[in-house]
Amino acid sequence: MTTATPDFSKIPRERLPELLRTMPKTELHLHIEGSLEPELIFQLAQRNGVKLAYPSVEALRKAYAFTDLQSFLDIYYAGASVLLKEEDFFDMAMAYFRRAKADNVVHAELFFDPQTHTERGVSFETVVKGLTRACETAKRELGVSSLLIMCFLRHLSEEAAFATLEDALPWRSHFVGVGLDSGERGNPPEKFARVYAKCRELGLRLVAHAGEEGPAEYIWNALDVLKVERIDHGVRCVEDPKLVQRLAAEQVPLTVCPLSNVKLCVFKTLDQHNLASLLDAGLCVTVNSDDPAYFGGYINQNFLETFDSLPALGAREAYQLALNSIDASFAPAVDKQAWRQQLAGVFS
Ligand SMILES: Nc1ncnc2[nH]cnc12
Ligand SMILES: [Zn+2]
Repeated sequence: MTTATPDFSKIPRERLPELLRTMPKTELHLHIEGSLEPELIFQLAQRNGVKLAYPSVEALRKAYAFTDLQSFLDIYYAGASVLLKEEDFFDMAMAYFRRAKADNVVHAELFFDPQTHTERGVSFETVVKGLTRACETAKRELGVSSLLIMCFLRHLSEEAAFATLEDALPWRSHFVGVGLDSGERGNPPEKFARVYAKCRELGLRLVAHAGEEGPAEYIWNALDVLKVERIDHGVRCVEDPKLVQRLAAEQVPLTVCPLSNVKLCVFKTLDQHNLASLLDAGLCVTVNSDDPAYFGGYINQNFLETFDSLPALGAREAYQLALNSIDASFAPAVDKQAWRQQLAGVFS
């Protein structure tokens, strides 16, 4: 069944903030470790007897002034050091789900970084059990559905990625797919060609960060070598018109994270962000928060600030972005159809 497109000409611009807040949306690019707020970092540090390098929540928050991806990753991995027990992963994910619910997120696909934890002696089992229990609780108590995507850290070796996959196999039914994150420059997708080939054989869904700090070539190789279904970020695709044509023709979803891009200096300011031109070029763009505790806001904050900064974005684009997020998700078709109807209802 198809859903009728709303008549956008009848929607006054004043309604835009309310529409952005209330429209049903999915979040497809969210690192659960990046939702760890400074207050929770301190709470968990105390609960687990972990010593932090900062004396207070305020001092930690003050350190969130990043110059590039690596400067963020250093502090992000340090923040994750307070996560030791299943309960910690559960509490972290539930805090995210409550925020997501408030932003009318109907479905979220959560990245998690097992290597960040197994390297510190925290077992894969502890991580996956805590997160899974949160996903089940979020569905039951908040009505938010979710899926987990296991990410490989690309600054580590192919061998380490294979070992992680081996660790994960007993928990195969707990995650829907795999992703690739961490420092992009110098760690091209090809480095993980064999790991992704194995994941494909296992029937896992495939995504990868590409074209955040890395060149357009990394996006080509994520598509052609890793055979991913979605590109995380992908904003540097504009440097290659042939690539833009391909992404549009194949409707490859891009999970774009506007506030993240500004915080990590991919764009100087939000009004210089290329999200509106990517949409205008016919690409399947979605809006996401990436690491909301570090980048200044959750998904609705990303929508509100981006629409405030880019005058080309109006009700039509808000609807398209929400629809793209539903279409691009790995959720069951019946759920997607119900969310499309709900979305049309908000805009009618
Ligand atoms: N924006 C990002 N890029 C790459 N790796 C990440 N890990 C967490 N956030 C990330
Ligand atoms: Zn990311």
